[in-house]
Amino acid sequence: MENPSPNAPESAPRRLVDTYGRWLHYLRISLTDRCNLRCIYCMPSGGLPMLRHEDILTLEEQARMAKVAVNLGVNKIRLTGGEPLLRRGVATLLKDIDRLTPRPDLRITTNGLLLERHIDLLESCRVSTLNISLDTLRPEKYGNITGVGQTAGEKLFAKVKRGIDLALETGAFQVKINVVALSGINQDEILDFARLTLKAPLAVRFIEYMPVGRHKPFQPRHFLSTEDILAVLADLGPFEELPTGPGDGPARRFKVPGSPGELGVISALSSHFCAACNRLRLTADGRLAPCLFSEKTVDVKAVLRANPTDEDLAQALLKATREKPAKHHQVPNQTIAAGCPMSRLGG
Ligand SMILES: Nc1nc2c(ncn2[C@@H]2O[C@H](COP(=O)(O)OP(=O)(O)OP(=O)(O)O)[C@@H](O)[C@H]2O)c(=O)[nH]1
Ligand SMILES: C[S@@+](CC[C@H](N)C(=O)[O-])C[C@H]1O[C@@H](n2cnc3c(N)ncnc32)[C@H](O)[C@@H]1O
Ligand code: SF4
Ligand code: SF4
Repeated sequence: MENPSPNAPESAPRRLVDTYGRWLHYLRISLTDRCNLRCIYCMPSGGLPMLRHEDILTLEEQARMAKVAVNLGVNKIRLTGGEPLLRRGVATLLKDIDRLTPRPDLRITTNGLLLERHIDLLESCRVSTLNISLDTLRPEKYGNITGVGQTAGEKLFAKVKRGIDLALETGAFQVKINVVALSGINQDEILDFARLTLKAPLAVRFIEYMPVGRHKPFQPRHFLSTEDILAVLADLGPFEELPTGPGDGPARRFKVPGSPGELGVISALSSHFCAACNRLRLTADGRLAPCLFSEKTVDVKAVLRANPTDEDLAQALLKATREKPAKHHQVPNQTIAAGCPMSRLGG
């Protein structure tokens, strides 16, 4: 679909179509850079310098961006972070997005620690999918991976587990478990994670570790490629690949015949899925990132704070769309990470 020229009649629907003909209809909003964990691949152990309160978009600004994006054809919105459920007043934003017309598919990516507290809210706002990040099934390891130490880790692991069980019990959500696959850290748990799909209706997705955020040197020795992951999964027995549709996420999907759940691999680096990219990102500090690895962003916060019309904001979204690269140029063996910290960007 082509973008109409600026002189097109007001009624002509505009879409975010980039220079390479990709329709961007998926907006990921990072609600906050705050987090209650310090995952080893995401943050330094002491955490990152926090954004100043006034530099983080307000919930009203985030809701307005969601509305303008939906008017430009965005039909899928994911709330992420930092930890999105830590954002004070998150209920207001969820309700505002739930009331949008046309209503986008609303999803959230969370570390699961606050799921118990928020599950009713997420259900009442018709969140369709909960992506829950969990990198180990061993309580004694959780604290090391998430940087909270072993004693706290065991308690927090139990909390995440209760959150996942509750999410499944409600039956209201698609539940996806995101596992960053790391050599020497959780490679030995890949099969245990995969076996969860034999018992429960959830998707377990193994994600390649990515060099994102200059604050955190990339450790190539921990990188596991999709090929490595699939080689481990071969011990599970036969599984079949499932088709993916145009609106689906970046995961290649698999299923052990007869099992209630499914497996996924997200080959963010080794065999990227940029040709089918459909997403824009709004960072916690109000920048539109054309790509996960973008160095160049569009400062929409400045626009939001200059008494803009909706058209001004639409123009910022269109500008970010025009600046979207064809693909990323990261390779698994480099140590330098690019772009904005994951916790501001939202993954
Ligand atoms: N390189 C790259 N990696 C991505 C992109 N989107 C997601 N990922 C990676 O895949 C992980 C999982 O993404 P999620 O936040 O669960 O969302 P998703 O895969 O878009 O979600 P679904 O629509 O539910 O499949 C992210 O944390 C990133 O590590 C992308 O556009 N580019
Ligand atoms: C930045 S977190 C934000 C949401 C929430 N705090 C969580 O962890 O689900 C979003 C996703 O990014 C992933 N992530 C963070 N750093 C990553 C990295 N360097 N490589 C690959 N995935 C990463 C996390 O595992 C998580 O699934
Ligand atoms: S991956 Fe998510 S939970 Fe872990 S430190 Fe980053 S933002 Fe926090
Ligand atoms: S790396 Fe950039 S272009 Fe490629 S899929 Fe991710 S966001 Fe899209």
